[in-house]
Amino acid sequence: MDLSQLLASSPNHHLLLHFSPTNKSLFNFHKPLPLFTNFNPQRRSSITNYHPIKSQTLNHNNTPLDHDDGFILEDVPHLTHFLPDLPTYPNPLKYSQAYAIVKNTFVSPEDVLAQQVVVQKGSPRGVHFRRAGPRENVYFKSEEVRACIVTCGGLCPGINTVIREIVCGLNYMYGVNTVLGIEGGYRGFYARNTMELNPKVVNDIHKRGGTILQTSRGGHDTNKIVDNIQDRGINQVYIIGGDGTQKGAAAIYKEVEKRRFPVAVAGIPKTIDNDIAVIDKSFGFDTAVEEAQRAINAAHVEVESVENGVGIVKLMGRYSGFIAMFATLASRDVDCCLIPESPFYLEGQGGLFEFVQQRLKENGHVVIVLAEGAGQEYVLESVNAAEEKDASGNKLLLDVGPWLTQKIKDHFTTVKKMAINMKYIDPTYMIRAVPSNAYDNIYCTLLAQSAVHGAMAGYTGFTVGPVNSRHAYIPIGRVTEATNVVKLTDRMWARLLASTNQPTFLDKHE
Ligand SMILES: Nc1ncnc2c1ncn2[C@@H]1O[C@H](COP(=O)(O)OP(=O)(O)OP(=O)(O)O)[C@@H](O)[C@H]1O
Ligand SMILES: O=P(O)(O)OC[C@H]1O[C@](O)(CO)[C@@H](O)[C@@H]1O
Ligand SMILES: [Mg+2]
Repeated sequence: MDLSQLLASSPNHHLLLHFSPTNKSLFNFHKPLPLFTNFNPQRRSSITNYHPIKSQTLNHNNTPLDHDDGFILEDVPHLTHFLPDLPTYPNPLKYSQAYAIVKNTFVSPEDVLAQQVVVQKGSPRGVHFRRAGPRENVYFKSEEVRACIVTCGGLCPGINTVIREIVCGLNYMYGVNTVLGIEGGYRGFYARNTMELNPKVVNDIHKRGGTILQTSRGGHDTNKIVDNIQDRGINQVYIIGGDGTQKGAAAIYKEVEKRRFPVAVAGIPKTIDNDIAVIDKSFGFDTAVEEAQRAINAAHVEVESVENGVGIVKLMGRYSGFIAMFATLASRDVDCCLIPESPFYLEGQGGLFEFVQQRLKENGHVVIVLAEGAGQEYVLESVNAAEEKDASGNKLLLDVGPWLTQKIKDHFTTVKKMAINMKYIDPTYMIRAVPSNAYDNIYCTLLAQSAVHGAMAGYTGFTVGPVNSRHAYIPIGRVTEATNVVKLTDRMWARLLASTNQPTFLDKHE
Protein backbone atom coordinates (compact mmCIF):
# COMPACT_ATOMS: atom_id res chain seq x y z
CA MET A 1 0.00 0.00 0.00
CA ASP A 2 1.51 3.33 -0.93
CA LEU A 3 1.08 6.50 1.07
CA SER A 4 -1.65 8.07 -1.06
CA GLN A 5 -3.79 4.91 -0.77
CA LEU A 6 -3.05 4.88 2.87
CA LEU A 7 -4.10 8.48 3.27
CA ALA A 8 -7.30 7.87 1.37
CA SER A 9 -8.15 4.89 3.55
CA SER A 10 -7.29 6.51 6.85
CA PRO A 11 -10.00 8.16 8.89
CA ASN A 12 -7.34 10.03 10.80
CA HIS A 13 -6.21 13.56 10.09
CA HIS A 14 -2.75 13.33 11.42
CA LEU A 15 -0.68 10.37 10.69
CA LEU A 16 2.32 9.30 12.56
CA LEU A 17 4.51 7.44 10.17
CA HIS A 18 7.46 5.47 11.15
CA PHE A 19 10.32 4.41 8.96
CA SER A 20 11.46 0.85 9.00
CA PRO A 21 14.48 -0.07 6.91
CA THR A 22 13.30 -3.66 6.71
CA ASN A 23 10.24 -2.61 4.76
CA LYS A 24 10.22 -2.27 1.00
CA SER A 25 8.04 0.78 1.14
CA LEU A 26 9.53 3.88 2.69
CA PHE A 27 6.65 4.22 5.09
CA ASN A 28 5.51 1.63 7.50
CA PHE A 29 2.18 2.74 8.85
CA HIS A 30 1.67 2.44 12.56
CA LYS A 31 -1.71 2.90 14.16
CA PRO A 32 -1.76 6.66 14.81
CA LEU A 33 -1.61 7.77 18.38
CA PRO A 34 -4.99 9.05 19.59
CA LEU A 35 -3.26 12.39 20.00
CA PHE A 36 -3.05 12.74 16.27
CA THR A 37 -6.60 11.70 15.45
CA ASN A 38 -8.24 14.88 16.58
CA PHE A 39 -5.79 17.59 15.91
CA ASN A 40 -6.11 20.53 18.22
CA PRO A 41 -3.59 23.34 17.83
CA GLN A 42 -3.84 24.09 21.54
CA ARG A 43 -2.58 20.62 22.32
CA ARG A 44 0.42 20.78 20.05
CA SER A 45 2.86 20.89 22.92
CA SER A 46 2.15 17.27 23.71
CA ILE A 47 3.06 16.39 20.17
CA THR A 48 6.31 18.28 20.53
CA ASN A 49 7.07 16.31 23.63
CA TYR A 50 6.27 13.13 21.87
CA HIS A 51 8.99 10.52 22.17
CA PRO A 52 9.60 8.62 18.96
CA ILE A 53 8.55 5.00 18.92
CA LYS A 54 11.43 2.59 18.76
CA SER A 55 11.26 0.23 15.85
CA GLN A 56 12.43 -3.12 17.07
CA THR A 57 13.82 -5.47 14.52
CA LEU A 58 14.32 -9.03 15.62
CA ASN A 59 17.68 -10.66 14.92
CA HIS A 60 18.05 -14.34 14.05
CA ASN A 61 17.86 -15.32 17.76
CA ASN A 62 14.51 -13.53 18.01
CA THR A 63 15.95 -10.91 20.37
CA PRO A 64 15.30 -7.28 19.54
CA LEU A 65 18.14 -5.28 18.08
CA ASP A 66 18.30 -1.99 19.89
CA HIS A 67 17.71 0.11 16.86
CA ASP A 68 15.87 3.39 16.96
CA ASP A 69 15.14 5.19 13.71
CA GLY A 70 12.93 7.73 15.44
CA PHE A 71 11.29 8.80 12.19
CA ILE A 72 8.28 11.06 12.69
CA LEU A 73 6.11 12.58 10.00
CA GLU A 74 4.07 15.51 11.26
CA ASP A 75 1.50 15.34 8.54
CA VAL A 76 -1.12 17.79 7.36
CA PRO A 77 -4.83 16.98 7.07
CA HIS A 78 -6.38 15.92 3.77
CA LEU A 79 -9.96 16.44 2.58
CA THR A 80 -10.42 12.68 2.22
CA HIS A 81 -10.02 12.31 5.97
CA PHE A 82 -13.49 13.67 6.49
CA LEU A 83 -14.83 13.16 2.96
CA PRO A 84 -13.55 9.69 2.07
CA ASP A 85 -15.56 9.42 -1.16
CA LEU A 86 -14.25 12.62 -2.69
CA PRO A 87 -13.48 11.99 -6.38
CA THR A 88 -10.01 12.57 -7.71
CA TYR A 89 -8.79 13.70 -11.14
CA PRO A 90 -5.51 13.63 -13.05
CA ASN A 91 -3.47 16.76 -12.43
CA PRO A 92 -3.79 19.13 -15.43
CA LEU A 93 -0.06 19.83 -15.11
CA LYS A 94 0.40 16.51 -16.93
CA TYR A 95 -0.48 18.40 -20.09
CA SER A 96 1.23 21.66 -19.17
CA GLN A 97 3.76 23.15 -21.58
CA ALA A 98 5.64 24.56 -18.60
CA TYR A 99 6.27 21.12 -17.17
CA ALA A 100 6.57 19.33 -20.55
CA ILE A 101 10.23 18.39 -20.16
CA VAL A 102 10.47 18.37 -16.38
CA LYS A 103 11.87 15.05 -15.20
CA ASN A 104 9.72 14.73 -12.11
CA THR A 105 6.66 16.89 -12.52
CA PHE A 106 5.00 15.42 -9.47
CA VAL A 107 6.29 15.18 -5.97
CA SER A 108 6.37 11.63 -4.76
CA PRO A 109 3.89 10.97 -1.93
CA GLU A 110 6.85 9.58 -0.05
CA ASP A 111 8.97 12.75 -0.22
CA VAL A 112 9.46 14.38 3.16
CA LEU A 113 11.79 17.00 4.60
CA ALA A 114 13.74 16.68 7.81
CA GLN A 115 13.33 19.48 10.34
CA GLN A 116 16.83 18.92 11.67
CA VAL A 117 19.62 18.61 9.15
CA VAL A 118 22.48 18.76 11.59
CA VAL A 119 22.56 15.31 13.12
CA GLN A 120 25.06 12.96 14.63
CA LYS A 121 25.74 9.40 13.62
CA GLY A 122 23.14 7.33 15.44
CA SER A 123 20.81 10.19 16.33
CA PRO A 124 17.08 9.54 15.76
CA ARG A 125 15.82 10.61 12.35
CA GLY A 126 13.43 13.04 14.01
CA VAL A 127 10.58 15.20 12.77
CA HIS A 128 9.76 15.45 9.08
CA PHE A 129 7.23 17.40 7.07
CA ARG A 130 5.55 16.56 3.79
CA ARG A 131 7.34 18.05 0.80
CA ALA A 132 5.34 20.73 -1.03
CA GLY A 133 4.67 20.58 -4.75
CA PRO A 134 2.28 19.26 -7.39
CA ARG A 135 0.69 15.84 -6.90
CA GLU A 136 -0.25 13.36 -9.60
CA ASN A 137 -3.94 13.59 -8.71
CA VAL A 138 -6.02 16.58 -7.69
CA TYR A 139 -9.28 16.73 -5.78
CA PHE A 140 -10.87 19.62 -7.64
CA LYS A 141 -12.09 20.01 -11.20
CA SER A 142 -10.53 23.24 -12.43
CA GLU A 143 -13.82 24.69 -13.63
CA GLU A 144 -15.41 24.02 -10.24
CA VAL A 145 -12.77 25.81 -8.16
CA ARG A 146 -13.95 28.98 -6.43
CA ALA A 147 -10.91 30.26 -4.59
CA CYS A 148 -10.57 33.24 -2.30
CA ILE A 149 -7.61 35.14 -0.86
CA VAL A 150 -7.53 37.19 2.33
CA THR A 151 -4.71 39.19 3.94
CA CYS A 152 -4.64 39.91 7.69
CA GLY A 153 -2.38 41.52 10.31
CA GLY A 154 0.41 44.05 9.72
CA LEU A 155 1.96 44.82 6.37
CA CYS A 156 5.01 43.12 4.97
CA PRO A 157 6.86 43.48 1.65
CA GLY A 158 5.69 40.86 -0.84
CA ILE A 159 2.02 40.40 0.10
CA ASN A 160 0.94 41.60 -3.33
CA THR A 161 3.41 39.23 -4.98
CA VAL A 162 1.88 36.28 -3.10
CA ILE A 163 -1.61 37.40 -4.15
CA ARG A 164 -0.46 37.76 -7.75
CA GLU A 165 1.18 34.36 -7.86
CA ILE A 166 -1.78 32.55 -6.28
CA VAL A 167 -4.07 34.06 -8.92
CA CYS A 168 -1.66 33.37 -11.79
CA GLY A 169 -0.68 29.94 -10.44
CA LEU A 170 -4.31 28.84 -10.20
CA ASN A 171 -5.05 30.18 -13.65
CA TYR A 172 -1.95 29.26 -15.63
CA MET A 173 -1.20 25.90 -14.00
CA TYR A 174 -4.70 24.65 -13.22
CA GLY A 175 -7.03 26.62 -15.48
CA VAL A 176 -8.93 28.13 -12.55
CA ASN A 177 -10.88 31.26 -13.47
CA THR A 178 -12.72 32.14 -10.29
CA VAL A 179 -10.66 33.82 -7.57
CA LEU A 180 -12.20 36.29 -5.14
CA GLY A 181 -10.25 38.81 -3.12
CA ILE A 182 -11.75 39.27 0.34
CA GLU A 183 -11.29 42.91 1.28
CA GLY A 184 -10.08 44.14 4.66
CA GLY A 185 -8.91 40.98 6.45
CA TYR A 186 -11.03 38.41 8.26
CA ARG A 187 -13.93 40.74 8.89
CA GLY A 188 -14.11 41.28 5.13
CA PHE A 189 -15.71 37.84 4.79
CA TYR A 190 -18.89 39.12 6.38
CA ALA A 191 -18.63 42.90 6.47
CA ARG A 192 -16.93 44.00 3.27
CA ASN A 193 -17.04 43.47 -0.48
CA THR A 194 -15.05 41.06 -2.54
CA MET A 195 -13.12 41.84 -5.67
CA GLU A 196 -12.67 39.61 -8.67
CA LEU A 197 -9.05 38.64 -9.21
CA ASN A 198 -7.62 37.44 -12.49
CA PRO A 199 -4.14 37.54 -14.07
CA LYS A 200 -4.90 40.85 -15.73
CA VAL A 201 -6.06 42.56 -12.52
CA VAL A 202 -3.01 41.39 -10.57
CA ASN A 203 -0.49 41.81 -13.36
CA ASP A 204 1.69 44.52 -11.83
CA ILE A 205 0.62 44.58 -8.19
CA HIS A 206 3.95 43.06 -7.09
CA LYS A 207 5.56 46.41 -7.84
CA ARG A 208 3.62 48.02 -5.01
CA GLY A 209 4.00 47.67 -1.27
CA GLY A 210 1.04 46.89 1.00
CA THR A 211 -1.87 44.69 0.00
CA ILE A 212 -4.37 45.48 -2.73
CA LEU A 213 -6.95 43.59 -0.64
CA GLN A 214 -6.34 45.75 2.46
CA THR A 215 -5.81 44.20 5.85
CA SER A 216 -7.10 44.50 9.41
CA ARG A 217 -6.65 43.31 12.97
CA GLY A 218 -9.42 41.77 15.07
CA GLY A 219 -12.80 40.80 13.67
CA HIS A 220 -12.21 37.09 13.41
CA ASP A 221 -15.57 35.33 13.81
CA THR A 222 -15.14 31.71 12.76
CA ASN A 223 -18.81 30.90 12.30
CA LYS A 224 -19.61 34.00 10.32
CA ILE A 225 -16.54 33.43 8.13
CA VAL A 226 -17.39 29.80 7.41
CA ASP A 227 -21.07 30.68 6.79
CA ASN A 228 -19.83 33.16 4.25
CA ILE A 229 -17.48 30.64 2.65
CA GLN A 230 -20.49 28.36 2.26
CA ASP A 231 -22.80 31.09 0.97
CA ARG A 232 -20.32 32.14 -1.68
CA GLY A 233 -19.60 28.55 -2.72
CA ILE A 234 -15.90 29.00 -2.01
CA ASN A 235 -13.91 25.76 -1.97
CA GLN A 236 -10.29 26.97 -1.64
CA VAL A 237 -9.30 29.56 0.96
CA TYR A 238 -5.83 31.14 0.85
CA ILE A 239 -5.00 33.02 4.04
CA ILE A 240 -1.95 35.29 4.16
CA GLY A 241 -0.95 36.47 7.62
CA GLY A 242 1.13 36.14 10.77
CA ASP A 243 0.80 34.02 13.88
CA GLY A 244 -2.63 35.44 14.79
CA THR A 245 -3.88 34.94 11.25
CA GLN A 246 -2.64 31.35 11.17
CA LYS A 247 -4.50 30.64 14.44
CA GLY A 248 -7.59 32.04 12.74
CA ALA A 249 -6.90 29.81 9.71
CA ALA A 250 -6.71 26.75 11.98
CA ALA A 251 -10.09 27.67 13.49
CA ILE A 252 -11.61 28.05 10.00
CA TYR A 253 -10.19 24.70 8.94
CA LYS A 254 -11.64 23.00 12.07
CA GLU A 255 -15.08 24.48 11.43
CA VAL A 256 -14.99 23.51 7.75
CA GLU A 257 -14.09 19.98 8.79
CA LYS A 258 -16.86 19.91 11.38
CA ARG A 259 -19.35 20.90 8.71
CA ARG A 260 -17.75 18.42 6.28
CA PHE A 261 -17.37 20.99 3.50
CA PRO A 262 -15.04 20.13 0.61
CA VAL A 263 -13.01 23.28 1.26
CA ALA A 264 -9.20 23.39 1.32
CA VAL A 265 -7.72 25.92 3.77
CA ALA A 266 -4.14 26.99 3.03
CA GLY A 267 -2.08 29.39 5.15
CA ILE A 268 0.78 31.47 3.79
CA PRO A 269 2.87 32.77 6.71
CA LYS A 270 3.55 36.50 6.73
CA THR A 271 5.40 38.50 9.33
CA ILE A 272 7.92 41.26 9.13
CA ASP A 273 9.28 40.23 12.52
CA ASN A 274 10.33 36.76 11.25
CA ASP A 275 8.71 35.37 14.40
CA ILE A 276 6.98 32.36 12.82
CA ALA A 277 8.34 29.05 14.05
CA VAL A 278 9.55 26.12 11.91
CA ILE A 279 10.03 27.97 8.61
CA ASP A 280 13.50 29.18 7.64
CA LYS A 281 12.56 32.81 7.21
CA SER A 282 9.40 34.76 6.44
CA PHE A 283 8.88 36.57 3.14
CA GLY A 284 9.59 40.29 3.14
CA PHE A 285 12.11 39.96 5.92
CA ASP A 286 15.04 40.18 3.54
CA THR A 287 13.56 43.30 1.93
CA ALA A 288 12.99 44.89 5.35
CA VAL A 289 16.58 44.23 6.41
CA GLU A 290 17.78 45.79 3.16
CA GLU A 291 15.53 48.81 3.61
CA ALA A 292 16.75 49.23 7.18
CA GLN A 293 20.25 49.72 5.78
CA ARG A 294 19.15 53.05 4.35
CA ALA A 295 18.11 54.32 7.76
CA ILE A 296 21.26 53.01 9.43
CA ASN A 297 23.36 54.52 6.71
CA ALA A 298 21.64 57.89 7.15
CA ALA A 299 22.24 57.76 10.90
CA HIS A 300 25.88 56.94 10.33
CA VAL A 301 26.39 59.73 7.79
CA GLU A 302 24.73 62.21 10.15
CA VAL A 303 26.70 61.27 13.25
CA GLU A 304 30.11 60.97 11.62
CA SER A 305 29.66 64.48 10.24
CA VAL A 306 29.33 66.12 13.66
CA GLU A 307 31.14 66.11 16.96
CA ASN A 308 30.03 63.49 19.47
CA GLY A 309 27.28 62.25 17.21
CA VAL A 310 24.91 59.66 18.65
CA GLY A 311 22.55 58.00 16.16
CA ILE A 312 19.62 55.83 17.22
CA VAL A 313 17.61 53.84 14.67
CA LYS A 314 14.45 52.14 15.85
CA LEU A 315 13.35 49.08 13.88
CA MET A 316 10.37 46.75 14.14
CA GLY A 317 10.41 43.58 16.22
CA ARG A 318 7.86 43.17 19.00
CA TYR A 319 9.19 40.08 20.69
CA SER A 320 11.79 39.00 18.15
CA GLY A 321 14.83 41.07 17.35
CA PHE A 322 15.62 39.47 14.00
CA ILE A 323 15.30 42.63 11.89
CA ALA A 324 17.60 44.56 14.25
CA MET A 325 20.07 41.68 14.47
CA PHE A 326 20.31 41.08 10.71
CA ALA A 327 20.29 44.79 9.87
CA THR A 328 23.19 45.24 12.29
CA LEU A 329 25.12 42.28 10.96
CA ALA A 330 24.66 43.54 7.40
CA SER A 331 25.62 47.15 8.08
CA ARG A 332 29.00 47.26 9.91
CA ASP A 333 28.19 50.86 10.86
CA VAL A 334 26.30 49.82 13.97
CA ASP A 335 28.08 50.01 17.31
CA CYS A 336 25.38 48.43 19.42
CA CYS A 337 22.20 46.44 18.74
CA LEU A 338 19.48 46.17 21.40
CA ILE A 339 16.80 43.49 21.05
CA PRO A 340 13.91 42.29 23.25
CA GLU A 341 15.56 38.93 23.90
CA SER A 342 18.69 40.46 25.43
CA PRO A 343 17.98 42.69 28.44
CA PHE A 344 20.31 45.67 28.70
CA TYR A 345 21.08 48.25 31.35
CA LEU A 346 22.21 51.85 31.16
CA GLU A 347 24.27 52.79 34.20
CA GLY A 348 27.51 51.50 35.64
CA GLN A 349 30.22 49.16 34.53
CA GLY A 350 29.34 47.24 31.37
CA GLY A 351 26.25 49.42 30.82
CA LEU A 352 25.15 51.29 27.70
CA PHE A 353 26.22 54.77 28.89
CA GLU A 354 29.76 53.59 29.53
CA PHE A 355 29.90 51.97 26.10
CA VAL A 356 28.56 55.05 24.30
CA GLN A 357 31.14 57.22 26.05
CA GLN A 358 33.94 54.86 25.11
CA ARG A 359 32.92 54.77 21.42
CA LEU A 360 32.58 58.56 21.34
CA LYS A 361 36.10 58.79 22.73
CA GLU A 362 37.49 56.26 20.22
CA ASN A 363 35.54 57.19 17.07
CA GLY A 364 33.77 60.48 17.75
CA HIS A 365 30.39 58.94 16.98
CA VAL A 366 28.19 55.96 17.80
CA VAL A 367 25.21 54.25 16.11
CA ILE A 368 22.66 52.23 18.08
CA VAL A 369 20.03 49.99 16.48
CA LEU A 370 17.06 49.48 18.73
CA ALA A 371 14.29 46.90 18.22
CA GLU A 372 10.92 48.32 19.26
CA GLY A 373 10.35 45.55 21.81
CA ALA A 374 13.65 46.14 23.63
CA GLY A 375 13.72 47.77 27.08
CA GLN A 376 9.92 47.80 27.44
CA GLU A 377 10.20 47.27 31.21
CA TYR A 378 12.19 50.53 31.58
CA VAL A 379 9.75 52.57 29.51
CA LEU A 380 6.86 51.17 31.51
CA GLU A 381 8.58 52.18 34.76
CA SER A 382 9.15 55.71 33.54
CA VAL A 383 5.70 56.43 32.08
CA ASN A 384 3.56 54.25 34.35
CA ALA A 385 1.10 53.62 31.51
CA ALA A 386 -1.79 51.16 31.58
CA GLU A 387 -1.37 48.22 29.24
CA GLU A 388 -3.17 48.71 25.95
CA LYS A 389 -4.00 46.14 23.28
CA ASP A 390 -4.73 46.32 19.57
CA ALA A 391 -7.92 44.93 18.00
CA SER A 392 -6.36 41.46 17.74
CA GLY A 393 -5.38 41.43 21.42
CA ASN A 394 -1.67 42.09 20.82
CA LYS A 395 -0.05 44.21 23.51
CA LEU A 396 0.66 47.71 22.27
CA LEU A 397 4.28 48.57 22.88
CA LEU A 398 5.50 51.75 24.53
CA ASP A 399 7.81 53.83 22.42
CA VAL A 400 11.32 52.93 23.49
CA GLY A 401 12.98 55.18 20.88
CA PRO A 402 12.26 58.61 22.39
CA TRP A 403 12.77 57.14 25.86
CA LEU A 404 16.31 55.96 25.09
CA THR A 405 17.10 59.14 23.18
CA GLN A 406 16.15 61.24 26.21
CA LYS A 407 18.02 59.02 28.65
CA ILE A 408 21.27 59.29 26.69
CA LYS A 409 20.87 63.05 26.25
CA ASP A 410 20.20 63.54 29.96
CA HIS A 411 23.14 61.40 30.99
CA PHE A 412 25.70 63.21 28.85
CA THR A 413 24.47 66.73 29.40
CA THR A 414 23.64 66.62 33.11
CA VAL A 415 25.87 63.87 34.48
CA LYS A 416 28.88 63.98 32.15
CA LYS A 417 28.56 67.67 31.25
CA MET A 418 29.40 66.72 27.70
CA ALA A 419 27.65 68.03 24.59
CA ILE A 420 26.38 65.33 22.26
CA ASN A 421 24.67 65.55 18.89
CA MET A 422 21.67 63.22 18.97
CA LYS A 423 20.06 62.02 15.72
CA TYR A 424 17.03 59.80 16.18
CA ILE A 425 15.56 57.98 13.17
CA ASP A 426 12.32 55.96 13.26
CA PRO A 427 11.85 54.18 9.93
CA THR A 428 9.67 51.40 11.39
CA TYR A 429 6.76 51.60 8.93
CA MET A 430 9.01 52.56 6.03
CA ILE A 431 10.82 49.23 6.08
CA ARG A 432 7.64 47.19 5.77
CA ALA A 433 5.69 49.39 3.35
CA VAL A 434 8.10 48.96 0.44
CA PRO A 435 7.65 46.46 -2.42
CA SER A 436 9.57 43.22 -2.07
CA ASN A 437 13.07 42.87 -3.47
CA ALA A 438 14.11 40.34 -6.11
CA TYR A 439 14.89 37.59 -3.60
CA ASP A 440 11.55 38.01 -1.82
CA ASN A 441 9.64 38.12 -5.11
CA ILE A 442 11.02 34.71 -6.03
CA TYR A 443 10.37 33.40 -2.53
CA CYS A 444 6.75 34.68 -2.66
CA THR A 445 6.25 32.93 -6.00
CA LEU A 446 7.38 29.62 -4.54
CA LEU A 447 5.14 30.04 -1.50
CA ALA A 448 2.12 30.87 -3.63
CA GLN A 449 2.67 28.03 -6.10
CA SER A 450 3.26 25.54 -3.27
CA ALA A 451 0.02 26.65 -1.60
CA VAL A 452 -1.89 26.24 -4.86
CA HIS A 453 -0.45 22.75 -5.49
CA GLY A 454 -1.30 21.74 -1.92
CA ALA A 455 -4.89 22.95 -2.05
CA MET A 456 -5.48 21.40 -5.49
CA ALA A 457 -4.10 18.12 -4.15
CA GLY A 458 -6.71 18.19 -1.38
CA TYR A 459 -4.47 19.08 1.53
CA THR A 460 -6.03 21.43 4.03
CA GLY A 461 -5.27 23.00 7.40
CA PHE A 462 -1.70 23.53 6.32
CA THR A 463 0.84 26.31 6.23
CA VAL A 464 3.44 26.35 3.53
CA GLY A 465 7.04 27.40 4.00
CA PRO A 466 10.68 26.49 3.55
CA VAL A 467 12.24 24.08 6.02
CA ASN A 468 15.97 23.87 5.40
CA SER A 469 15.52 25.55 2.00
CA ARG A 470 12.88 23.12 0.64
CA HIS A 471 9.21 23.98 0.75
CA ALA A 472 7.00 21.88 3.00
CA TYR A 473 3.38 21.53 4.09
CA ILE A 474 3.32 22.10 7.83
CA PRO A 475 0.34 21.55 10.17
CA ILE A 476 -0.86 25.05 11.11
CA GLY A 477 -0.68 24.34 14.84
CA ARG A 478 2.99 23.62 14.46
CA VAL A 479 3.82 27.19 13.37
CA THR A 480 1.63 28.90 15.96
CA GLU A 481 2.56 26.94 19.08
CA ALA A 482 5.70 28.97 19.69
CA THR A 483 7.19 32.27 18.61
CA ASN A 484 10.47 32.29 16.78
CA VAL A 485 12.88 34.46 18.76
CA VAL A 486 16.59 35.20 18.66
CA LYS A 487 18.24 32.58 20.83
CA LEU A 488 21.06 34.21 22.74
CA THR A 489 22.62 30.80 23.18
CA ASP A 490 22.85 30.25 19.42
CA ARG A 491 25.90 31.26 17.44
CA MET A 492 24.18 34.03 15.46
CA TRP A 493 23.90 36.40 18.42
CA ALA A 494 27.51 35.63 19.33
CA ARG A 495 28.48 36.51 15.75
CA LEU A 496 26.78 39.87 16.16
CA LEU A 497 28.53 40.51 19.48
CA ALA A 498 31.82 39.55 17.88
CA SER A 499 31.13 41.89 14.97
CA THR A 500 30.06 44.99 16.97
CA ASN A 501 32.16 44.26 20.04
CA GLN A 502 29.32 45.69 22.12
CA PRO A 503 28.69 44.76 25.76
CA THR A 504 26.79 41.53 26.38
CA PHE A 505 24.97 43.14 29.35
CA LEU A 506 25.26 39.80 31.11
CA ASP A 507 27.28 40.96 34.09
CA LYS A 508 25.34 43.76 35.73
CA HIS A 509 26.97 44.91 38.99
CA GLU A 510 24.36 46.44 41.30
N1 LIG B 1 -6.21 33.04 18.43
C1 LIG B 1 -6.86 33.49 17.36
N2 LIG B 1 -7.91 32.83 16.84
C2 LIG B 1 -8.57 33.29 15.77
N3 LIG B 1 -8.22 34.42 15.10
C3 LIG B 1 -7.18 35.12 15.56
C4 LIG B 1 -6.44 34.70 16.71
N4 LIG B 1 -5.45 35.62 16.92
C5 LIG B 1 -5.59 36.56 15.96
N5 LIG B 1 -6.61 36.26 15.15
C6 LIG B 1 -7.07 37.05 14.00
O1 LIG B 1 -6.04 37.08 13.00
C7 LIG B 1 -5.97 38.37 12.39
C8 LIG B 1 -4.56 38.89 12.43
O2 LIG B 1 -4.00 38.77 13.76
P1 LIG B 1 -2.88 39.78 14.28
O3 LIG B 1 -3.40 41.17 14.23
O4 LIG B 1 -2.41 39.25 15.57
O5 LIG B 1 -1.75 39.75 13.18
P2 LIG B 1 -0.80 38.58 12.72
O6 LIG B 1 -1.52 37.69 11.78
O7 LIG B 1 -0.22 37.93 13.92
O8 LIG B 1 0.27 39.37 11.88
P3 LIG B 1 1.48 40.27 12.40
O9 LIG B 1 1.73 39.94 13.85
O10 LIG B 1 2.63 39.87 11.53
O11 LIG B 1 1.06 41.66 12.17
C9 LIG B 1 -6.95 39.25 13.12
O12 LIG B 1 -8.09 39.43 12.30
C10 LIG B 1 -7.30 38.50 14.39
O13 LIG B 1 -8.64 38.69 14.80
O1 LIG C 1 0.54 47.86 12.03
P1 LIG C 1 0.40 48.13 13.48
O2 LIG C 1 -0.94 47.70 13.98
O3 LIG C 1 0.80 49.47 13.89
O4 LIG C 1 1.38 47.11 14.20
C1 LIG C 1 2.75 47.24 14.24
C2 LIG C 1 3.31 45.91 14.62
O5 LIG C 1 3.16 45.01 13.56
C3 LIG C 1 4.39 44.37 13.28
O6 LIG C 1 4.95 44.99 12.15
C4 LIG C 1 4.15 42.91 13.01
O7 LIG C 1 3.41 42.79 11.84
C5 LIG C 1 5.25 44.61 14.50
O8 LIG C 1 6.62 44.61 14.21
C6 LIG C 1 4.76 45.95 14.96
O9 LIG C 1 4.90 46.08 16.33
MG1 LIG D 1 1.44 38.48 15.16
